[in-house]
Formats: sequence, structure tokens, C-alpha cells
Amino acid sequence: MHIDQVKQIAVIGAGAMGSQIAMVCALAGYPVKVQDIRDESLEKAKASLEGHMERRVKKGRLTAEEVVAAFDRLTFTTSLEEAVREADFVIEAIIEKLDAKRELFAQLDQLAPPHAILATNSSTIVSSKIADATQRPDKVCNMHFFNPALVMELVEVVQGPHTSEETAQVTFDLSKRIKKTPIWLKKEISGFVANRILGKMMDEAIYLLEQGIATHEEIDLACTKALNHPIGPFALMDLTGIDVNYLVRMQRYQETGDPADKPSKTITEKYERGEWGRKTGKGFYTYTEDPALKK
Ligand SMILES: NC(=O)c1ccc[n+]([C@@H]2O[C@H](COP(=O)([O-])OP(=O)(O)OC[C@H]3O[C@@H](n4cnc5c(N)ncnc54)[C@H](O)[C@@H]3O)[C@@H](O)[C@H]2O)c1
Repeated sequence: MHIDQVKQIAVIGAGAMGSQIAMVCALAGYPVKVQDIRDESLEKAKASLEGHMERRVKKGRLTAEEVVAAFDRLTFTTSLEEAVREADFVIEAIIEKLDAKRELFAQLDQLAPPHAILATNSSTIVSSKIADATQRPDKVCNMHFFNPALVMELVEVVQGPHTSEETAQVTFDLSKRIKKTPIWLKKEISGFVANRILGKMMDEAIYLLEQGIATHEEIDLACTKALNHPIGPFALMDLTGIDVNYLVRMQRYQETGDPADKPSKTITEKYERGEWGRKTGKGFYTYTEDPALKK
């Protein structure tokens, strides 16, 4: 397949990532079908995208016409069949659980046209763990966006041993067409590039906190004021979701069996208490209804 043959995109999972990935594709001119098993997620996705787009229009970054046109290209559905029946490219962004992803990819393989590429936005799961649930492993790869997908420019395209050069190329080219900056990982590695580097930093931040060296606010200040990071590691964990952090680490631990990969005590406690960050109103920081905090 050539990138010009990608006419219709499906995004599966309309959560924090899927909703914004779908809008990025729609803004770039692609008709996109967004599917989620929960009606509630689809409603939330629409409302959240409307808010984001309204703010962009107010700031003059997009015109009202561009936004209307992008929403016209988006279709929301709970039917997987309807979402992927005519899709040339499917981006999966459902919960970070291997079994759920394998089950979904087996269904996608049945329902999507035979030529369609099936890409996963998983934060850590390499596509070789999923590809063999399909009859088209050569058309399966990782296409990893960053949070918030509307803003963050990088996309990691990860070519597994089963992924054809053509699939990686089309995925790379699609990333550019939707105005992202792709990098092409020629080999699989859990966590890919950016999150492996980030993971080391988060581990150190949590180590310093658990040792009682400094508070989470102070550690964030060290990163923003000395290292010039736009956001500190604790504020970032709140933004990306402490639940996601926990599940990612559990996934990696299950893969490697290395206790060093387990989620830390602090993260486990917060996960169990439901303190998942901005999405629950409390994580390391507490979030009020103050709109200034809901950027
Ligand atoms: N949050 C991040 O910072 C981030 C960044 C990059 C990649 N990711 C990856 O993106 C994926 C989604 O993460 P998220 O943060 O958007 O999660 P989320 O919890 O916000 O959204 C997941 C959505 O998937 C839906 N879902 C669950 N099972 C489904 C199924 N079988 N079919 C259809 N929909 C289903 C849920 O209803 C929910 O709406 C994960 O694989 C995660 O690793 C997350």
C-alpha cells in the first residue's frame, strides 16, 4: 500500500488518547470513525474535543470553519464493524491490557478490509505481542503518540520483526500527513525511546520523594527551573494518569519478571486509592474545578 491509498481512518478507544488522535487525523483532512465500547466515553470525547477546539478558535489557531469541517469528518460509534468496515488504517487506543488488545486485534482482522494496516498506540506493548492474534502480522505495527496528542508532535513508529517495510513506511508517511514528527524504530523495545528515557527520570523523582529528600513540588521545581523541562515529573504523572503509569509498569514487570520494573510503593498506593491524577481530581496534586487548571 502507498500512503495515497489511505483514505479512511478508524480509531478504536475514545479515551484521552483516542479522542485526540482522531481529531488530529480529522483536522488533517481524513474521515475518521471513532469507536468505543462505552457510549459514555464517546460523549465525553465529543465534549472534550469541542472544548479544545473552541479554545483554539478563540486563540486564533484555527478558524471556526476548519473546526466545523473537522467535526464533519468525525463519526462516533459503538459498533466496531461500522468503524472499521471501510478503514484503510486502524489506530488502536484502548486500555493498556495485553489480553484486551489481542482480543480486539483478532476482531479487527475479521472486520477490517484485508489491506488495512492495524497500528497500536500502546505505550509499552510491542506489536509482536499482538500481531499473531491476526492473519496479517506484516500489517501490524506500533504508532505511538504522546499525551496530549493534539499538541505533542512526536510519533514513534516501531517496526517489529513481523512488520513489513511497507507497513512501517505508510505509518511513517501518515504521521507526517497528520502533521506529526515521526521517528522510525527499526527494532522493537518495550517502552520505545522517549518513555524509556522519561521512565528513568520518573524513577529517580520517586526515589528522591520516598527517601524524604524533597517534596514532590520541590522535585518538580528542580526539573522546571533548573533543567528547563516544561513540566515536572509529578505534574506530568498527574496529567498522563497514575493509573496508566501503574498499568504500564505492571505490564513491563509481567514481561520481564524483574522486580525493578514493578510500580513503586507510592504509585501502587495512589492507584489503589483511585488517586489517578487530573482525571479523578487528585493525584500528587489536587485539582479543583478552576478552569485555569483544566488547560
Ligand atoms: N495516557 C497517555 O499518556 C498515553 C500516551 C500514549 C499512549 N497511551 C496508550 O493509549 C492507550 C489508551 O490510553 P488512554 O490514556 O487514552 O486510556 P483511557 O482510559 O483514557 O481510554 C481508553 C478507552 O478505551 C475504551 N475501551 C476499553 N476497551 C475497549 C475495547 N475493547 N474496544 C473499544 N474501546 C475500548 C474505554 O472505554 C476508554 O474510553 C493505551 O494503550 C495507552 O498505553 C497512553
